[in-house]
Amino acid sequence: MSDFSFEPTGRIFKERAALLEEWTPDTLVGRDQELQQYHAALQPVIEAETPSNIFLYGKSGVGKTAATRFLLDQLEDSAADVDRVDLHTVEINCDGLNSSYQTAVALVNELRDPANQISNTGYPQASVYQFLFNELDKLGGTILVVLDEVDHIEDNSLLYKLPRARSNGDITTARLGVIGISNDLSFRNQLSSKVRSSLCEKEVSFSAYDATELMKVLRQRVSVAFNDDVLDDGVIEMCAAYGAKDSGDARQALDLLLETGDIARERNAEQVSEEHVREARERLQTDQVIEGISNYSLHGQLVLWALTLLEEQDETPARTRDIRGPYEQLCDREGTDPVSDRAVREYLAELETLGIINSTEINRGKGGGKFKKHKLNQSTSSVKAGLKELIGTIA
Ligand SMILES: Nc1ncnc2c1ncn2[C@@H]1O[C@H](COP(=O)(O)OP(=O)(O)OP(=O)(O)O)[C@@H](O)[C@H]1O
Repeated sequence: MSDFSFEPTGRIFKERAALLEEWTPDTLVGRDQELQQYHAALQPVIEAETPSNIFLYGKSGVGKTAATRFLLDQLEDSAADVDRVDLHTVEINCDGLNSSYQTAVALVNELRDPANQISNTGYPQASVYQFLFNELDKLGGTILVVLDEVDHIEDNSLLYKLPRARSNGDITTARLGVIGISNDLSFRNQLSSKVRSSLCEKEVSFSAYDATELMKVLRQRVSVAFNDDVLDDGVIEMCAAYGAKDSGDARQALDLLLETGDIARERNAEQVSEEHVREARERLQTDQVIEGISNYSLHGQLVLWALTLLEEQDETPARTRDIRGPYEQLCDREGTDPVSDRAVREYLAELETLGIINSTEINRGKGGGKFKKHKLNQSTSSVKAGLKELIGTIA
């Protein structure tokens, strides 16, 4: 048998899928306060009253979508037993739907059967809204429309029209409630006051998870995902502590636990240890750095590449003016004009904030002046992995 043949080991994981994004837990732990408020905001639905429009906000990965799915499932189950309530839910993610127009088209198509879909262009906006109101009225009963990542809609028109559709007489039979979900904390404040007052009738703010809450989230998954007793003491605590410190994001904490298990399996370990958590964290951080660099602006990348070249020649820490030369040469090869010294300094400051480089201020006192010296704060190999596409285009 070659060294690279595959054999199932059953080691470490019982059901690895329980740590993946798409796995939905039956109950939601660690969100008691948020669930209580959200539940209260949905109560009018089961009373057969007009639903409130609800706005959920909080950082990424704090359970807004999970809480929505969980409570709407509960609500649908309960509504099935109440004769006066005929509940329908429609959920769309607005990522990629940048305008009210596109969102309205997506909603119409969600409500229509596949044979009757409308295209993304060619209709006046008013007609698309009319299609939408007709579909909502046709469906009737109580309809909850969930707009996840609602901040991607760049204009306010639909967010003004939809929550007021009933009071404005645009729909007559259906009782409509809109649930808007946003990661962008400034989005609410940027809405016009007219939109805000109707879209945000009830608001539920989701806070970042603390370590205790993340521990609950992780424990719930561990019992499904891992073989019994395979985790050393302290592994869950450590993942939760890192998760709370880094972002309070459950998705990241779950990713860390998954990577930890993968590393243990790669190493043929019997147990998952704290050392595996440390390694997993390093790996994920490197991945994040690489991704951050690859999404960075062209000149930011060119400045970083220039510093990387100096680092490879052992010429760091380097002053901003020493970076200028290699930066200009790279601009020349890329066929672009270099940006000003000031802009280069701004890129360097940004790269420092992102943790990609390290800058130290040197103060030579009177006459000597103040300046900064820069070096990479990440390995040259991970920085170059992030710059790979750019290096490929001009190598
Ligand atoms: N309280 C929780 N219990 C169990 N799993 C959770 C909990 N909170 C979040 N998760 C899981 O973490 C991941 C991210 O959660 P969710 O999608 O709800 O975040 P979000 O606040 O909507 O942020 P985003 O907009 O980035 O998706 C999902 O896989 C979800 O199942």
